[in-house]
Amino acid sequence: MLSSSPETVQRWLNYLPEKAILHRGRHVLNCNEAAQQALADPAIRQALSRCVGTKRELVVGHDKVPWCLSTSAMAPDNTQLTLLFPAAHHELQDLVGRLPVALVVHRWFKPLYTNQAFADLFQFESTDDVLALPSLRAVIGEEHWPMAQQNYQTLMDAGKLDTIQIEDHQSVTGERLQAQLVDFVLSWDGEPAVCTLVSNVSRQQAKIERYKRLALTDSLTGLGNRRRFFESSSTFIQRASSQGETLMLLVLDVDHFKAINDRYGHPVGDGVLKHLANCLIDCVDSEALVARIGGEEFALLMPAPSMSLLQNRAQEIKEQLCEQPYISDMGERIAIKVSIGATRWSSGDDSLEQMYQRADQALYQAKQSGRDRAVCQL
Ligand SMILES: Nc1nc2c(ncn2[C@@H]2O[C@H](COP(=O)(O)OP(=O)(O)OP(=O)(O)O)[C@@H](O)[C@H]2O)c(=O)[nH]1
Repeated sequence: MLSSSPETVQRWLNYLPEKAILHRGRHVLNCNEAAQQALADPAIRQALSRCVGTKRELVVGHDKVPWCLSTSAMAPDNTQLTLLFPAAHHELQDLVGRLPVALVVHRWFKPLYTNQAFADLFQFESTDDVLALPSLRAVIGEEHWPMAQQNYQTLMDAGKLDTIQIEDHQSVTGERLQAQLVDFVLSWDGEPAVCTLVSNVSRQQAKIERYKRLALTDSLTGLGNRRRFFESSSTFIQRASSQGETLMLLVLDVDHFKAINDRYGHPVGDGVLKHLANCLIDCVDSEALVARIGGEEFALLMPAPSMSLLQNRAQEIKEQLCEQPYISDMGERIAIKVSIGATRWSSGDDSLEQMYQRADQALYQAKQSGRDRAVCQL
């Protein structure tokens, strides 16, 4: 055949129904009309240089279409004939099986296909163990199961989910991981099925959580900061109102703190603030929300005693704090005096902002009337 004229070779190639290319490595000698467009794709051209001897090569073209390149050597001068077929199902599986992203194809949670990355992520011995599962329910976990069923229905109706989910999951060996899921519908053996891509985002999530914690924490005392106080207090208030409890808010400010800084130095002032934060935690129960909301200003939100006892409770906290002087590293004994403004959550339409305003006014009154006292404003 190779001794035939170029016209004969061309005609012969054009008889072939597949895309057919005669080449030596990257160097193309001839091709049929069907192959001309494929040859414009650099991925396929590059693959030709690997098509030596008799072999099959799977190539994903630049248009993302996978092709199977089947090459045979033509005696006597080792010219290669490569035929391009649309990649068959099992070849696609082979390609996908080697992808680093974990995926599982399932129909109503019965796994139909998965890859090694999925088996590895959830610590199955092999992909066969995943495929042997009657349902992915055990992998999904009971807490996500109702939402997973709902999402499946949405996927079947709409073809895609508009949300990307990040969920807490467990591997078969019990290891926890944060998984990001992307679902879409594909046709599998002629019937719709769902393909779920799973990425392990545990490390990224841990980082985000750490940054969030840092953004909401006062670095000096380790208490929540002002933002944390206002963010957490809304859930605190909702919980209290749904349980029929009532709440009290205390805003507390150290008296003449500037004088402490001026006399003992800023690091000792810092020590006083840390000491005060610890004392505050000790004198309220674990349910209370305690935060440093400004330089030497703290806020406490907690279940309230009856109206008549509010003043007593605020006074009691003030006295407990003042009973515990701060001893500096140099052994200096520093007495701490504080002023407190207190208020109570009055009714369903009261808000944290209004409460804060009342407590702040009460604190102002405490400062104005001589400091070292607790004033309540209802
Ligand atoms: N050591 C230390 N000092 C701080 C910190 N944040 C704010 N301060 C100081 O706290 C002091 C607050 O001073 P003022 O607002 O005059 O209040 P005060 O001296 O406590 O007076 P009254 O509140 O009126 O009793 C200032 O000197 C600030 O520099 C901090 O993180 N560490």
